[in-house]
Amino acid sequence: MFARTEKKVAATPGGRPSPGATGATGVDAGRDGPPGVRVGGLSVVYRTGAGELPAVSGVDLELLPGTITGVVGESGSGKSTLALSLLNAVQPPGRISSGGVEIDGLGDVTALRGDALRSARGRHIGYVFQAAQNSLNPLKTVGKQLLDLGRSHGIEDLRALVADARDLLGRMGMDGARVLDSHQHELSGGMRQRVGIMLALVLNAHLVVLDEPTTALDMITQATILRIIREVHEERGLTTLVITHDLGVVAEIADRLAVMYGGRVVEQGPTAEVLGAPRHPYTQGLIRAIPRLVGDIGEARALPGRPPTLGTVPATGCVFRERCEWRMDVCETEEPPAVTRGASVVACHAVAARDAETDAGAVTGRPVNGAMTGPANGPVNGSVNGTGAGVAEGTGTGVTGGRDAGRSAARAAEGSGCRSAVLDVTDDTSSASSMGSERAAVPAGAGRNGGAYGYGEEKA
Ligand SMILES: Nc1ncnc2c1ncn2[C@@H]1O[C@H](COP(=O)(O)OP(=O)(O)OP(=O)(O)O)[C@@H](O)[C@H]1O
Repeated sequence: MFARTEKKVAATPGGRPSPGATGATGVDAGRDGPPGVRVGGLSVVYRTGAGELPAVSGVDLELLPGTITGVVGESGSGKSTLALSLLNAVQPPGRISSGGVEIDGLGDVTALRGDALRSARGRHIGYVFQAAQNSLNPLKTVGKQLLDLGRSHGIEDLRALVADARDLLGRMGMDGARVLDSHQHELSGGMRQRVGIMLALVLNAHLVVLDEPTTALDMITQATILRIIREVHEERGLTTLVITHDLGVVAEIADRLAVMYGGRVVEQGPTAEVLGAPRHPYTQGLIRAIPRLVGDIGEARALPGRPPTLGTVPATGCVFRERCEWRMDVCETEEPPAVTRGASVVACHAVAARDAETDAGAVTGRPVNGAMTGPANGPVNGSVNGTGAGVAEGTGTGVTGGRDAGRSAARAAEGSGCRSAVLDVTDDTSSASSMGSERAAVPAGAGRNGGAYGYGEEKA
């Protein structure tokens, strides 16, 4: 993958001390290192004509200090709502209805208000919102907006801030000085996207939330940006959350992966494990929907059906059952349990049944029938009635696995055919990924170290 900095450097590229000490910005970051984040029982509802409906339901997710966690899922699965919750930035008609987000050094951010919340955002939690390329103020230069940001967070050394911003922009392939002198309309969408990433990183926050950081970018620029994000993540000792539709992005960058569906986390674990040996039928479906770099592009099989909307998420039982080949009777009525196997957690009745059977087989020594390697393998021991399947309330926290755990993710992804994918999975097989087929034109093996992308770092 990327050439990685093994040791954290003592100073940021712009000469500002790394976080954890009092920086040139003059504010003590007050942290010893990257923070851990624990999302516990988080539910978020939006008020609609039909009442308050859940967009995120009972999500448990831990971001381990110093790791990059990717969150993937189809449109509407609740990824952005989850990201906003980490900043306590869910706006009406939405509200966090239960649960919390505990961030080391900050406490439960969902309880923060006023100045404490303003200071946390930007300074402790850097973020790039979706469509960041449209969020700049059209009336001010980027540099002026940078200074406003610095002043609003009490940064003392604004020169160092500007130097750091220039450096970050330079590393992302732009003329930093020129960009800082530019207004939004003088920059392309991709340039604005990179400005958004710079603004998320420049305050030296230790927790960074990036919502679709590379959607507006061409493939080559995307590779560059992912490399920069990874480098800065390591140099500055960050804990990073990346929200994306693109399995290729998480394969490239994330140590750990959470898969969302219908407001639940249905599978989570080390990226290599989740992509290399997906257990939840939804994760398997997403991976199967990706066109391969080699072989018949028609092998990609779109998931049948569509993801639920706020109004169609089932109130009881498994939210994925309508699209699932492993559906069982219990999926109609009960939330699937979170099943931990190794470092991964899966919420699925069928997987739980299968695991229980395997365990029983291990105890009694009796063989276990029919490995559940995928929906195509059919029911497990007749316990699956073939009419539906499982997803559950996202439970399962504290999954272990250090920052190296995901380094082989790209290789694992490659093994599973996950070269790249935009997860707008619909009945329309051709929609599995136009980007994917574009990438598929690149010769196999052109990726770096078996990376998820078919383009080389040297081009980035
Ligand atoms: N302001 C809002 N008012 C009402 N419903 C909303 C609002 N924002 C989001 N939703 C609904 O909440 C659900 C989750 O949306 P969210 O944007 O979090 O999903 P997502 O996975 O990030 O989707 P995308 O990838 O398209 O951004 C969706 O059904 C969406 O329609």
